[in-house]
Amino acid sequence: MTTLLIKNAQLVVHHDKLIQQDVLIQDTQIKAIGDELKLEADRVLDAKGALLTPGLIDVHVHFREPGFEYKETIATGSRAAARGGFTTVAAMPNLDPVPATVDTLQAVQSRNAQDGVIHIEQYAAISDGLTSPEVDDIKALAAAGAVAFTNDGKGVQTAATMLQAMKLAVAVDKPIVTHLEDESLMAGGVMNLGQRSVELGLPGIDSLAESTQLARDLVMAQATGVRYHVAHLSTKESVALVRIAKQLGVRVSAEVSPHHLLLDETDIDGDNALFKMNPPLRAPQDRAAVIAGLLDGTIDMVATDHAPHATAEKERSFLGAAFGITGIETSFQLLYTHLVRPGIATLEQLLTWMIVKPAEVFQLKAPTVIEVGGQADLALFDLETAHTITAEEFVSKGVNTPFIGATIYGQTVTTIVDGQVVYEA
Ligand SMILES: NC(=O)N[C@@H](CC(=O)O)C(=O)O
Ligand SMILES: [Zn+2]
Ligand SMILES: [Zn+2]
Repeated sequence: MTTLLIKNAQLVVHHDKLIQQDVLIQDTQIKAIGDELKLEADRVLDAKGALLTPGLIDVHVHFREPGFEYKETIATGSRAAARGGFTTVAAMPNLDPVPATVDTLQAVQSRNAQDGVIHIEQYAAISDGLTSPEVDDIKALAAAGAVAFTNDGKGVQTAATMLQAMKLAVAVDKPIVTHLEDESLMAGGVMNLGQRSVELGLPGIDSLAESTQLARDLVMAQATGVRYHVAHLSTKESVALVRIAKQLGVRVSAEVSPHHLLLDETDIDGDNALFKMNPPLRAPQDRAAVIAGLLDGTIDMVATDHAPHATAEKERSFLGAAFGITGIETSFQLLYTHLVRPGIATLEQLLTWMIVKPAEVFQLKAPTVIEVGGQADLALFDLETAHTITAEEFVSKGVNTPFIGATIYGQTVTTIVDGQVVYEA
C-alpha cells in the first residue's frame, strides 16, 4: 500500500468557485478529501494553490505507432499527453498496418498498454487502409475493445459504405466518428478556399467538402439511430447542421479543435506550413460559429487532433508539407488563456468540454469528478504564472505548431494516473 497526500490544492465547485482542499490517494484510489488533512503519507506534495482536476480526456490523438515512429511513438505521445494534463486519450487508426482486423487492433492495444504512461483507448478503422469500400468486421472489433470506429485522415466517400458501417455500429452501440471530406470537392487544396488562398496563390479546399458530407451522414444517422460523432468540426454550415440534427433527435455529438477556436485563415502569415492542417483554418465567420456552437452546447467537446510530423515534413511550402498540428501539450493552457481568462467561457465549461463530455459520449470509465472512492487520475495546473511556449520544452517528437512563442497560463504541474505520478514539471 502506498499513499500520496496532495496539500493545498484548489478544487472547482459550482460556478467557478474554488475551494482549497487536501486530497489523500491510497494506491489507485482517492481515500480522503478535506480541509487540512492531518494524515501520514509516503509522499506529501504541496500543490501551493494550483488547480486540481480529474485528468483531462482527449478523444482525438495521433500517436503514429506502428508505422510512423519517426513522427511520434506511444511512449513519446503518451508522455506528451501527461505533460498536457491528460490521463486518458483515444488514439486514431491511421497507422501502418491500419487496425482493421482483430489481430492488428490487438497488436496496437498491447503496445498502448505496454508503452503508454496514461490510459490509451484505441480506435479501429471503418474500413481497411481507411479507403476500402468494404466495411470491417465491426462486431468482432467492438468485442476486442475498439473504443469507436473511424477512417480519420480520409472521408468515407460513398453513402453505401457509411450506411453499412452505421448499421453494424448501432448493433454494438459504438460511435462512428467522421473525418468529413468529400474528395470530389477537394481540388488538391492545401488551405481554406477563400480570400487568403487567393492572396497567397494557393489551391483552396471548399468548406462545402465538410458540410455536404455531414448533411449526407446526418440523414443516415437519423435513419439508423447510430451514435454519430463529428471529428474536428470546422465550418459554420456544420455547426448549423448539427444544431438542427440535435433538435430532430439525431444521436449526434461533435468536437472542435483548439486551433479552429483560436485561429482563422487571416492568421496565416504567408506560405508557412505550420498553419497547414486538415480541416484547414477557416474564415473568421466559421471561427465565430464554432465558438458560439461550443458555448451553446451544439458542439459537445474539445479534442486536440494532436498530429505530430517530422520537422522536414513541415519546413517547406504549403504545397508539399504534411497536414497537421501538435496540440496535446498546449490545449488546456491555450483555451484557459484565451477563453476562460477573458471571460468568454467559465473554467467549469472548459472542464466539461475536456473531461465530462468526452467520458460521457465515448462511455469511458475515466473519472469526471474528484470524489472519495474514485480512481486517482488527476492533474494539477498553475493558473497564475505566465509561460512562453518553446519548441525545446515539448515532450512530443512533433514541434509543428504555430503557437510556439505564445504566452499562456495554466502550465501542468503534476499529472497522476491510477495514483502514480507520471508527469512533474
Ligand atoms: N488533422 C491533420 O491535419 N492530420 C491528421 C489526420 C486527420 O486528423 O485528418 C494526421 O494524421 O496527420
Ligand atoms: Zn481528420
Ligand atoms: Zn486526426
